[in-house]
Amino acid sequence: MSFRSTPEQSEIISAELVSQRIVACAGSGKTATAVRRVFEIRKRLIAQSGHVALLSYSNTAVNTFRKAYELLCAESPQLSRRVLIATVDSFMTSQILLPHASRMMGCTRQPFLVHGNELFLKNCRVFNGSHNVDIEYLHVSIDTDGGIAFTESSSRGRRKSVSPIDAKNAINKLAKFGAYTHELGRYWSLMTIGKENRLLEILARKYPYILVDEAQDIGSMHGVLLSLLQEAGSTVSLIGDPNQAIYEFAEADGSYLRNFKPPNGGYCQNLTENWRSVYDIVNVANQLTAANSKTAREVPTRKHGAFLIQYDPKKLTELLSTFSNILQSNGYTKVEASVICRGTALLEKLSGCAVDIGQGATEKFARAAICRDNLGDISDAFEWMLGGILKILDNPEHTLKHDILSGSNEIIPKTMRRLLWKFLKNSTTGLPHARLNAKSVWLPSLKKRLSSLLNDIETQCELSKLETWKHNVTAAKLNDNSLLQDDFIPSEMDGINLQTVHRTKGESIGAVLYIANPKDISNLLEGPVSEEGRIGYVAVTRARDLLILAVPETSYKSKAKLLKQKGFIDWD
Ligand SMILES: Nc1ncnc2c1ncn2[C@@H]1O[C@H](COP(=O)(O)OP(=O)(O)OP(=O)(O)O)[C@@H](O)[C@H]1O
Repeated sequence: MSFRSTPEQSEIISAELVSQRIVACAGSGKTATAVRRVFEIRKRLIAQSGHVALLSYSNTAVNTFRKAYELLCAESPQLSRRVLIATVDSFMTSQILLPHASRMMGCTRQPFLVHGNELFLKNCRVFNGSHNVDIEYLHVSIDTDGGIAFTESSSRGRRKSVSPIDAKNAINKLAKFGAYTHELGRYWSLMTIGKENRLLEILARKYPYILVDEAQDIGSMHGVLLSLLQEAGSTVSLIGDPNQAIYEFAEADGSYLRNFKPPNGGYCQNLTENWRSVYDIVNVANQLTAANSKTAREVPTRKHGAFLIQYDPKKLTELLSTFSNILQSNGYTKVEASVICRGTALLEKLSGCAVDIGQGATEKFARAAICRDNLGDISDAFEWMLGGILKILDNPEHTLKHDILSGSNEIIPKTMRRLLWKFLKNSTTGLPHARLNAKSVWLPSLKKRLSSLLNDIETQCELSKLETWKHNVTAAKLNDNSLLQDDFIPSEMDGINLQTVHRTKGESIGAVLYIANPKDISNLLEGPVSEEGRIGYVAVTRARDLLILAVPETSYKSKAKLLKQKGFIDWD
């Protein structure tokens, strides 16, 4: 459908150049509105030399914005190109961290990102009051009094606070190498900009207008950055949906957006028309959030709406077959359908991944084989492979992983890339196929072939293998089934996407099967009051025409009535 802005959207696009807080319902055209607003601002800033920044929270969103903005610019070739479209993190990294933070970090090189399994990180572990934990688990946030709080998340699901002295000890050790984790990139950016007023002023002058999309994902560190820029003179606007704040683990619960007060003549506005979903799905979303969004969609001729089906968690294959039949008999193609679920464990099960896939380096090689042979995801497979290899090399350069992944043209990373790709691409001479018997065939072939790969690495890259490398490639947590569960997924499912709810954020999907467990159902029914409830809301609002909520048989009796009150009906 071609885009003609609605009165609500037009008002935002053509407003004066003031700060705006736009709270928008799902499917309300935030992307189209934000990109047109930036285009409009760029036109009006013609006499000024500053840039307009459009910031978001995922590379997918950034790519979508860039394409949409290019299309708009095609109509105005004379328009200034001074627009930066980036993620909030890459804005921080490119504008503050890389060019300026080495001064604060006390390092002599440009800072570089570590990924978590570089061996030198062992020297930078954090003491959490009882033992040392890896620095990748260290989190930094700004508490309500504006102080810096340090926590660590090495025990799943529980954040433990870390004393500032212990945290800073580890952070500073890492900084001396010039290294930072994702979290610490934000920390060093804020430390730098907080100390160097002049830099802040320059940035605010360079970016007089900043629009942040997906603003419900602004966490405390990003919030401080935006507030500082605003105080220094940038006009900051936010657009987002607090009901879709699903990154609470990253300190983002939607509160920055909810509490944002546009200064100096700025104003708040809502976008309330859903262009994505049919009436029945918008109705469910409204019931869950006590909202009153309208649907702008035409009524499709094929069967559509929000339905319930029951399933037996022990018979997931049957559920997938049922969904596939529903699609086929109601005019839905496979490419417009997705099966989604909350957690990666269920997703792995659905994608045919076995439960036991080894540990340590073995697990990394196993995941590489699964990504390549089952999910067809060669770039993820490469990262897993590299992770495995780094575990069996003897003290490689701490920047090696970064250099390999960032496409460095230096001889060692370049040669490593070539050797690893060759190993990954050929399952007969390189990484063995995931369908082989794991313990008796896959692992022995892997070890034999790794041995010759490691020899090549030693001769061509001058990197030694660990003498005891075979101790890291063991059969622990591996059985003799294949790494993939044979015949788990019915063949008619081929071509239908399987993804976690988090992965679907921002997407529009023709037909969705949301496989929920009892807890997911309770959370969904409670509404967007908790992160888990918001995850349910995101799942529901991805569907364009058909939403099927799969409810475990054991929960159906107690939950069906409540779900029907929210607008679901039984699939007949
Ligand atoms: N005025 C409009 N005219 C026609 N189509 C529109 C209009 N506004 C939005 N749309 C369409 O609605 C769909 C949903 O828009 P978009 O993906 O931008 O929503 P969103 O607000 O980002 O949703 P969410 O936050 O739920 O991901 C897109 O296909 C978009 O082109």
